[in-house]
Amino acid sequence: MWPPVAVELPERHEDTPAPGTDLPPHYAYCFGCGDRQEDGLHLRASVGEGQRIRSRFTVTEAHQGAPGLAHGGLLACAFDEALGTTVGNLLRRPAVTGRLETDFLRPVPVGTTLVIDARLDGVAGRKVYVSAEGRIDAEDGPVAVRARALFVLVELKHFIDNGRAEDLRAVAADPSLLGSRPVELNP
Ligand SMILES: CCCCCCCC/C=C\CCCCCCCC(=O)SCCNC(=O)CCNC(=O)[C@H](O)C(C)(C)COP(=O)(O)OP(=O)(O)OC[C@H]1O[C@@H](n2cnc3c(N)ncnc32)[C@H](O)[C@@H]1OP(=O)(O)O
Repeated sequence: MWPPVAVELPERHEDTPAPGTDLPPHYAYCFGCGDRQEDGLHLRASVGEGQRIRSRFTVTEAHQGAPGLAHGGLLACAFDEALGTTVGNLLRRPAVTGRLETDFLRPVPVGTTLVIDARLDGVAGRKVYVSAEGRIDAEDGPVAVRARALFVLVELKHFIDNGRAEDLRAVAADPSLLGSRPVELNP
């Protein structure tokens, strides 16, 4: 059963941009979306209709597991990012991945662009349920990967208490590293 518990489906946050709007990377050094990670996934997300966020991820030579094929762990990473950005942008609250499950249905060759459609399935207290499917090269292409996840809402303190001090200092000195997120990080 999914979600596995009774949930509510909140309206998307009033600050969520209009459908079709491209979303900025949430952190410049994020392996999933950051511009400053040369071999990162460089996932790009945009707001969909209702409770949906669409992301795109192009598999490069740096992402291989077998010759010419994407590594499954990196595909899971792409879904972690796509699902996390769905939670973050629709609820506008910080959350971390508690559980992530993936079904790999087809191999994903280097050069493929995975079109990942993620949706918020519901919220139960601090638990947020999301799911996604990734299609090969087009929004109606064959499904290659399905994923679903539990994210847990946390306070900003989670990142301040657990993050490495030098990285937190870098963000405090240059808040633009955090995309458009208006946070005060001054431990
Ligand atoms: C101002 C904000 C504006 C926002 C703007 C938006 C912009 C875009 C935003 C953002 C994009 C972000 C994209 C990021 C994508 C990548 C995300 C990652 O990769 S995150 C890194 C990997 N994950 C971790 O490092 C977590 C490590 N784990 C923990 O820190 C803790 O275990 C934590 C916080 C998950 C839970 O710990 P506890 O002590 O706070 O809470 P407890 O009570 O244990 O759990 C709460 C509930 O969740 C369930 N739960 C927790 N883990 C579970 C699991 N694995 N399976 C099932 N249930 C689980 C528990 O059973 C509990 O449920 P019951 O409330 O009692 O019903």
